[in-house]
Amino acid sequence: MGIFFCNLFSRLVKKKEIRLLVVGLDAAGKTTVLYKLKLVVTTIPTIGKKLLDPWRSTS
Ligand SMILES: Nc1nc2c(ncn2[C@@H]2O[C@H](COP(=O)(O)OP(=O)(O)OP(=O)(O)O)[C@@H](O)[C@H]2O)c(=O)[nH]1
Ligand SMILES: [Mg+2]
Repeated sequence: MGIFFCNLFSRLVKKKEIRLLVVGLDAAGKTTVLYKLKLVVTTIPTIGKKLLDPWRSTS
C-alpha cells in the first residue's frame, strides 16, 4: 500500500497523466474527495444502475 501511494505521488509531482478508478456507492462522495485532493481533471459520472443490472434483459 505504501509503495502504491509513493508511486502515485511521484507520478503526480511529475505532472504525468494518470488514470484512477474510484469505486463506491452513488453519491458517496467520490468526486468530492478527488476535488479536495486536487486530483480531478475530468470525471465520468456513475453509470446508470439499469445498465449494470445483471438480471436485466439486454434485448
Ligand atoms: N454530508 C456530507 N455530504 C457529502 C460528503 N461528501 C460529499 N457530500 C455531498 O454528497 C453529494 C454527492 O457527492 P459526490 O462527490 O458528487 O458523490 P459521487 O460519489 O461522486 O457521486 P456519483 O458520481 O454520482 O456516484 C454532494 O452534494 C456532496 O456535496 C460528506 O462527507 N458529508
Ligand atoms: Mg462523481
